[in-house]
Amino acid sequence: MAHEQGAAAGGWDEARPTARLLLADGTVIEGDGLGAVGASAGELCFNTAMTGYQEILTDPSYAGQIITFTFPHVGNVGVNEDDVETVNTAASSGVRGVVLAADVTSPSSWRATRDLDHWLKARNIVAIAGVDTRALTALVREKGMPNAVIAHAPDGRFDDAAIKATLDAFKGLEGQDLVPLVGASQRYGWDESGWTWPGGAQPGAYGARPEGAPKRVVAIDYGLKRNILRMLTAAGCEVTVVPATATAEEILALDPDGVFLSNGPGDPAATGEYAVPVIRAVLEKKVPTFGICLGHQMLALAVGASTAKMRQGHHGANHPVKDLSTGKVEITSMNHGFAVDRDTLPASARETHVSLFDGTNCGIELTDRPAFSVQHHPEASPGPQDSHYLFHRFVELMDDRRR
Ligand SMILES: NC(=O)CC[C@H](N)C(=O)O
Repeated sequence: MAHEQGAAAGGWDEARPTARLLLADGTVIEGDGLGAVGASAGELCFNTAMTGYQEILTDPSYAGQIITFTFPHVGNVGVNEDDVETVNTAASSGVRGVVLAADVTSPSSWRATRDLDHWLKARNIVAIAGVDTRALTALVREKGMPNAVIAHAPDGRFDDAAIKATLDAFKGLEGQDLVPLVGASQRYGWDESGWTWPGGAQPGAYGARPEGAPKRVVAIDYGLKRNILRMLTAAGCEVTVVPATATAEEILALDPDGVFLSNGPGDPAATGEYAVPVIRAVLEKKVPTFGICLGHQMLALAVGASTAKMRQGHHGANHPVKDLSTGKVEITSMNHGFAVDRDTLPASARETHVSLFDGTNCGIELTDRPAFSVQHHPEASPGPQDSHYLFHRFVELMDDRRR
């Protein structure tokens, strides 16, 4: 923001700021543009993780959001082909913009295949650097996550009316079902090499499964992260991914040992309108069910609880969560802006995890069905691995049912 407005009336002016961040309350912050050129609107949140910017930027749950990184140096290790969480490559990453403190330097890592600036351009993500992200974060903490727009104009000339129109056209995340933007549209199988094939497991193809055979998991894709698939596979599951619009009949015809409800973007209540009946039908059949983040919110909605918008949300890789069954505290990775309202949980849902930052609900377990879910991201990508045990808990539930 150390820019002087350029005096020259025409042509390129080095002194002009090349990007602007406009908040809904009219605040304008100037900086250096990078990534895609143009204007892009979303809800502005902040993420406190010190590592894993590429996984964060490819997490489909960020659809409709602009991420402010509180860690000042982002981009130093460039980007690579591996640290990508998006599975559905046909869809965009979802993230609507990036706000950085320091300008991005040349990548310094043997793993880098590209620099962040060009990668953001290729993914059509607009970004602004040179911003006082501490002040911006303080503002979000105080006032909540505002709607915002980032405009990047390399010549420093901005169309104020167009920027304002972009901001006004963004209606905020409440009431928005963003799953269709990022979720799979076809059923597919996935294996640990990252290979996908259309269709996945075919109904009845395996017949009776012997003791010790991999658990057949059907994952409902609301905006699934790749590392969840890796973790499920590593825990001994064979995963078939189905679109969020798959019917309960389609899912149950695959004869799953377990159903997984994925993370995903947007307002859970909006997605719940079509997801809840499907989840209820799965629960009715007592199929072991595990949900993460949006999947957690979906499970809660399916048993009649409600979700509410949070003021600043939880986005980071150091969030302490208490497992109420064991008393243990796990440090977790988080990315959510809505939370399950514990006061609306029915008697058949027991609260299992709470956030030690603000006491919000972070997990439930049903007492009359083999189903549980957590608000945080046990796949830890990026983030600590304390919650990996939850994948084994899911496998144990499936083992119990087979017995
Ligand atoms: N990571 C997620 O699944 C996010 C869930 C939901 N979109 C929220 O913001 O609360």
